[in-house]
Amino acid sequence: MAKLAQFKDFGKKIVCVGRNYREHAAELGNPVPSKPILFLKPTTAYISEGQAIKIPKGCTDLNHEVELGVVIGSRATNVQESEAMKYVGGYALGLDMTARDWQAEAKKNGHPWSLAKGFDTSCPISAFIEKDKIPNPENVDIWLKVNGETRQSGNTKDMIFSVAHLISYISQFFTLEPGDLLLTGTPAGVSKLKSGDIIQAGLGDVVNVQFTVQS
Ligand SMILES: CC(=O)CC(=O)C(=O)O
Ligand SMILES: [Mg+2]
Repeated sequence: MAKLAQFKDFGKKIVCVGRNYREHAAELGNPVPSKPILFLKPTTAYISEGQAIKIPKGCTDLNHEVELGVVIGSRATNVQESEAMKYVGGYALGLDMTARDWQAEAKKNGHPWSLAKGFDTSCPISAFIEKDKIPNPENVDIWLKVNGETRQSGNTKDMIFSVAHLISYISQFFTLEPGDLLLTGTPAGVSKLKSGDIIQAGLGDVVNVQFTVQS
């Protein structure tokens, strides 16, 4: 296993999991999946603290989705679930910013979610979190506030598919590389944002971030 330090500059492909919490699937009227639902964001979606989340032109319903991010530590192809955690290099807090109006339109027409999920600034991310700071990724409080008001408050124990299962499943179809980010899905409480809103989000007391929304 390569040294963790090299992953402080993570920022490779972004693999996202949808509907990994029952209550979030329910709040959007979606069925609970029997296998992971996957989509990708381009690397141009990343922003870090100090950069603003931009409401994409024409979007009328920008939503926040706070998620546990897993940073891949070594190349993973077709790995067994029992071995999968060895491929974790560390963690990050990620926001899967979503143009919900565009996503609804895409869903209605059977189109992909790339625009709704992959626009510039759609992946605000914390600094890299060393792997040993999160000894059990299946039991981490995850929360998000907008202008000081709690909107999302969950725990990763409620994920339908575990981190190990996700890595194993994804790696059957495409290779995960060092520096890739896996966003593991959002708990319930997603809501609409407007220009000027201040988002604060965190993973337990391990990390917290703040981002401003701009039109
Ligand atoms: C309905 C969604 O946007 C799926 C998703 O991204 C999630 O985190 O769940
Ligand atoms: Mg999401």
